[in-house]
Amino acid sequence: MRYGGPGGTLAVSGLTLHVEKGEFTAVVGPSGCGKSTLMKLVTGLYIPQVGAITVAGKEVTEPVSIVGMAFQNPTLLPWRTTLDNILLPLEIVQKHRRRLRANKAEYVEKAEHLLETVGLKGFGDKFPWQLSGGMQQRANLCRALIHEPDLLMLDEPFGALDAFTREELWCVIRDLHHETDVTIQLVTHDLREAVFLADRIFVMSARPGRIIDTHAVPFERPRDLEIMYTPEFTDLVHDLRGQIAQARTEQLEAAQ
Ligand SMILES: Nc1ncnc2c1ncn2[C@@H]1O[C@H](COP(=O)(O)OP(=O)(O)OP(=O)(O)O)[C@@H](O)[C@H]1O
Repeated sequence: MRYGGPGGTLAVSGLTLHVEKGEFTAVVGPSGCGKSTLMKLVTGLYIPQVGAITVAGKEVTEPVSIVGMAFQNPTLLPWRTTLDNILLPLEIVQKHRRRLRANKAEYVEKAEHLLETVGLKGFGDKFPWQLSGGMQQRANLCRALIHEPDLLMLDEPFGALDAFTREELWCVIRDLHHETDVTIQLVTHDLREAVFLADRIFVMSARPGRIIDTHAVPFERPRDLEIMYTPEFTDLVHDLRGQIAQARTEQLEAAQ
């Protein structure tokens, strides 16, 4: 995938990965290696010049409707209440639009249930500017989930949060994955987050990004936050850190 025409930035090249239905995978790699590009390719926001992406057996040629997305910047619309922001994807995705019109109460109830799940019970009628950054992130997550996506793409969704809120939301995502058969792909710079949440972790090279290693995470589910204080957990985080540091060094050396 190259941005900006033939002379533009080659973001990812020779990037191949396969994810099973229901799997929770994470993607880590040096800054600027093409992680977000990968997410945009999978969701159909960009179409690659070379190669193909298949989601649920279908080649991606346009934005994929079975996907829920949550990115680092919540971008909630300031003139809509939190509840109306959460309902927004239903107004956009064709197959839900009619159902929403016919049975709004059912969807409102669902949105309120999601708000409760993420600890925002009673905040549906607040506007985004009346919520803290962490609360906006939680609402953002509800918006990604309202249409019950089969595939949830999370691009640094907890990046801007304090450590405690982040851990709380890790548990929300962990439980969501446990209770449903949603496939989740997470892009993160936080290696502990990747190891705590994922079944498999893909490590990307520096730009143009490709997969240089895949780690199976050996810890049983359901996982408790305490697992982060075990030597096995630390070892895996350490290995990942080493690989990313090396990819960064190689990139710096190549640039000299
Ligand atoms: N819309 C765009 N137009 C031009 N270049 C872009 C565009 N989006 C990304 N790039 C470039 O493509 C490369 C990969 O960007 P991308 O955002 O995918 O990386 P990333 O691994 O997600 O970065 P980070 O870890 O810093 O968030 C970067 O060099 C970036 O500058």
